[in-house]
Amino acid sequence: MTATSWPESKPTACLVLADGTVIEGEGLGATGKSSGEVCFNTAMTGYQEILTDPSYAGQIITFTFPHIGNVGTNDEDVETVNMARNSGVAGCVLRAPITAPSNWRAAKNLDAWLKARGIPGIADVDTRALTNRIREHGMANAVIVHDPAGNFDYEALKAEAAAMPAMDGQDLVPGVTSAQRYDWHETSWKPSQGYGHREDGECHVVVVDYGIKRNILRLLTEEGCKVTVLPATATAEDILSLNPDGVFLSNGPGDPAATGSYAVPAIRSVIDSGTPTFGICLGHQMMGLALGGKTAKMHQGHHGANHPVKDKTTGKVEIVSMNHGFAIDRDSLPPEVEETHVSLFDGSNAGLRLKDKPVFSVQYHPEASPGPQDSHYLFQRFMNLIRENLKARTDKTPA
Ligand SMILES: NC(=O)CC[C@H](N)C(=O)O
Repeated sequence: MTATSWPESKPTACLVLADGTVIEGEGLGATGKSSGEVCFNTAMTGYQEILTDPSYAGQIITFTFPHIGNVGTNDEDVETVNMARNSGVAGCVLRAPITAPSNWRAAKNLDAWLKARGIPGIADVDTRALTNRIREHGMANAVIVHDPAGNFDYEALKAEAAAMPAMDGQDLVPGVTSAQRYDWHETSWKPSQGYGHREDGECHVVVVDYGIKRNILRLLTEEGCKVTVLPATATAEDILSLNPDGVFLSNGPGDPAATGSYAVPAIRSVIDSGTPTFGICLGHQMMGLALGGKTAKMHQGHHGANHPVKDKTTGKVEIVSMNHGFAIDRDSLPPEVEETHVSLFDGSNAGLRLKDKPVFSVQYHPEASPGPQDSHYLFQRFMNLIRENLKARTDKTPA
């Protein structure tokens, strides 16, 4: 796609915020209208993985990094399990128009890729000003329209944006979870080999899919787990009847408290069963709810690949990938829960564990994709819990 010389030309896209702010720019990706909560992501790499992360369902992503599209897209850096399915991302906002890709892995221009997945976008936006606005006033609901003819009814769009429901209270998991149970066999990507494959494992882990990313499944398999994935509506009985050695609770979109009506009772019973359990992001938040804690909407949220987090159990600082708009209120957690990780940006809770059970979770994304790999150790921590638990079970079995 060649860049048009906006602002001399007529705008072909607009972003209309709930407070009536109108931002005009150059349309890209799919044509048409979409709506969502506008957040900003500060990652400098990995836009394709971000745009395919189902945790972003119902959100319009503003990229603060200006060079989006420069390495094109490919068929490998997709995080949705169903590769062809849009993750639910409602749109994207870019500083600069998309230029021709320059990368040996590029298979398709980002503009064409967005079009094929039905995601509209807008470029030539002052993303720094928009980010400052979100930092001051919080994440706003907005309508995004891409119309090559540039016909926008701003009054109608303002009314539509103002009438949108808030992200609080929305259960968006049904739109992204898998419809049925499946097994997972893909392992991590290695240079000149691509993704690997594993048939069997040292232990069996049941994953509950609230909108899982492929790289979580790959890292579990890579560590030696045989992985079975269940839909989000799986009951504790569905999960425990598979006799898992470990249970994993995935990331996902929307408000954890709204999703909690069906997921939290299941998680509570899994915890009570004593099965080693690990949760990430939405899984972490719902783990907190199952343990009696509370979650709350954040002002601007955390979305990026450069967030410092401290592991309080080791004193080490890791640089992590983050993507959340809700957080656990640490003061609401009961005494049997220990806070294990904390965000060094704003001091919010970033991890927990149960003192008397093999159960832990983190608010961030240790699988990265995109982002630094500092936190991969958490997958080994999970494996160690599983191994210790299996050993304790064998030791107790009479000879
Ligand atoms: N990445 C996630 O799992 C996000 C969790 C939740 N939807 C939030 O925004 O806080």
